[in-house]
Amino acid sequence: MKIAVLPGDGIGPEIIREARKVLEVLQQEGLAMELTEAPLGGAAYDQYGSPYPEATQKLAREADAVLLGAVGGPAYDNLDRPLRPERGLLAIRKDLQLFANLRPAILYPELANASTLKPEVVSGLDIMIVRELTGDIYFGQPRGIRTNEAGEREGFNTMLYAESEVRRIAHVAFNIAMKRNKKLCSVDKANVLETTEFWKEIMIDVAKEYPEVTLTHMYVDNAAMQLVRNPKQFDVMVTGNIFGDILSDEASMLTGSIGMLPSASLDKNHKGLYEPSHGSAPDIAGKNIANPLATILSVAMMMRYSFNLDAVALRIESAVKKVLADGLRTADIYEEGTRKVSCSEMGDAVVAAL
Ligand SMILES: NC(=O)C1=CN([C@@H]2O[C@H](COP(=O)(O)OP(=O)(O)OC[C@H]3O[C@@H](n4cnc5c(N)ncnc54)[C@H](O)[C@@H]3O)[C@@H](O)[C@H]2O)C=CC1
Ligand SMILES: CC(C)CC(=O)C(=O)O
Ligand SMILES: [Mg+2]
Repeated sequence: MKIAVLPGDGIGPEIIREARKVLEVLQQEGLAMELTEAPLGGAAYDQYGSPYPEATQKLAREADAVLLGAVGGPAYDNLDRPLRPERGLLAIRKDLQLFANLRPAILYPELANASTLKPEVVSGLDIMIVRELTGDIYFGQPRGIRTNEAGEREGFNTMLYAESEVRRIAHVAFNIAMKRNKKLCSVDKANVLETTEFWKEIMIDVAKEYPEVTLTHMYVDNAAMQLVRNPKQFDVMVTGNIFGDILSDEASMLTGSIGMLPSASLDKNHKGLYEPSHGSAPDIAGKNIANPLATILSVAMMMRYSFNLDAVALRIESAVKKVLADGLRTADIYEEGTRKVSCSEMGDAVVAAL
């Protein structure tokens, strides 16, 4: 197994260091793995003048799976847009055709009090958010900032989905729903946006192939509200790139912290990129206090989705459960009566619990 490791920026290198420890234990036990690092985002701009340089492209394309930290930071916010770290992230997703982003929001029982919501609202939570990742307003052309005919400057983006793009993500979501509780909620803004009215039409059509799945529809503004009012009404949610980006950050707080939410971004053959759902957290970078669990849980998703090693995935997830049951907490999930640990101590504890 060839794994490309892209630490990125901010807390990226810190959380990746901990996730690597887990991979290295598996390697020492005999799982054949080749781990190779390359820069992405700001780190790549610094080294090569491009956020997704050729060396990283080659490594990522040849790898069986990619492990990513996060990209971005204030030092890069004034660069020309094509040079910014976030463009590097969009570019690798598009280049590898990673159209299906799975973001599981699961509440570990030990963290019921870490959530800002009442324990009874979140206990037992287990939602899978399926976010389309290579289309929508993040990629639609034209885009830019221009001066209009009246001489006023304006910014513009294009929200766009082709039928094939909606169909393939619909099939991913229905198949996941089939393996779970057979409830799929498609989130749109069909009352206002033609793009998502079209999305809804295709979802309804694909649903005919999955008669066992109950398909419902919800406007995104209501979905944002329902996620905090009664999140357990959801089983699988499917939505476009921008709505999924926003709703998954919201859902992460149901699990206690954004530092707990892993993700898998898959192509049609389950070649995948695995990364936490959060960003590079410049406010806490370099302090060894970030929560590495979302990244470690992303390694578990890699084992499950790219390598079909379900037992290894379960073992990593059980190790995470054990350290939480033992009362270890990074600052973001700390509460009285538990033991506050650093990012590296958390990584070491997971390794010890494997
Ligand atoms: N996938 C990626 O690489 C993403 C990159 N970004 C980039 O990251 C930078 C910062 O963006 P923000 O909007 O601040 O989002 P962010 O997710 O980096 O941080 C939001 C808040 O959550 C906290 N946080 C995030 N991850 C954490 C962790 N593992 N442990 C503890 N606390 C954690 C941060 O300290 C911050 O207070 C920007 O440059 C943005 O463009 C943002 C989102 C995703
Ligand atoms: C830079 C963004 C497109 C990344 C992001 O916020 C995400 O994928 O969650
Ligand atoms: Mg996001």
